[in-house]
Amino acid sequence: MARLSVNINKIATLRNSRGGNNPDLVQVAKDCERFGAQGITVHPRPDERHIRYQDVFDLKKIVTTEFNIEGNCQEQKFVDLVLASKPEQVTLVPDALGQITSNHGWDTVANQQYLQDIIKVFKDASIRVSIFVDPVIGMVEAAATTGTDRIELYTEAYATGYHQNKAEALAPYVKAAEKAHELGLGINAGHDLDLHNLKYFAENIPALDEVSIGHALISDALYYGLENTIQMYLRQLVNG
Ligand SMILES: CC(=O)[C@@H](O)[C@H](O)COP(=O)(O)O
Ligand SMILES: NCC(=O)COP(=O)(O)O
Repeated sequence: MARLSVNINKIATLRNSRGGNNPDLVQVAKDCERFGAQGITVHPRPDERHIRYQDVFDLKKIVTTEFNIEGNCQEQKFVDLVLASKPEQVTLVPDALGQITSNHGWDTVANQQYLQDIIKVFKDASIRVSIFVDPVIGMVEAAATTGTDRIELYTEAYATGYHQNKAEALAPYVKAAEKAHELGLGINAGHDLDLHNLKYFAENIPALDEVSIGHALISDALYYGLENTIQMYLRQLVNG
């Protein structure tokens, strides 16, 4: 069964909107774990518009499940932050400066040497590495030669296509996941996964290791409460 890592960026967005400490990010992370989350994900961005660099150190002290830090490793500040805080997993995302949210995976062919070098930096520090990729066979094949432990499939296209034709939207992900599994890579997935599209994704990708979900989960929590919402997401993963 795939594990659920809750992305708490949006909790930091809410906190930052007033400048105080409400909601308390550290307490929310502890509560997510208490309510069943099997990991905590954060994606610090250079402008610190949601997760601040200090949050990463504060969270590292209290997360007892899996701490996953996502971000742009082309920023030296991000590399230094990850090496200093030593999460269980780092997910490398090719973000451009000022991007509203992540919108593409790595070109693992064009960036092969760069990825090999940077992945070694994290692996030498005993941090598991995952790289964000689109569901394209060539990108998965080239990911396997970078030294990464896992890939994270960028699921925005699946989420967008799901309501029109879910089988068609899923097909490239099934193929990419099969290839990744055959090549010995672990498989994570994330971006715009929600209570509608998660079950179908997880039950058709049996080798799925982990999903990280933030935007929809935190939005659902406004209606259902955080504890119920996390339990609802976990139930979507049961037969996956
Ligand atoms: C890599 C990924 O898909 C998510 O981490 C997403 O980028 C969330 O980041 P924001 O919360 O800044 O949109
Ligand atoms: N890696 C994806 C993630 O952490 C959360 O993405 P989203 O659910 O906020 O779109």
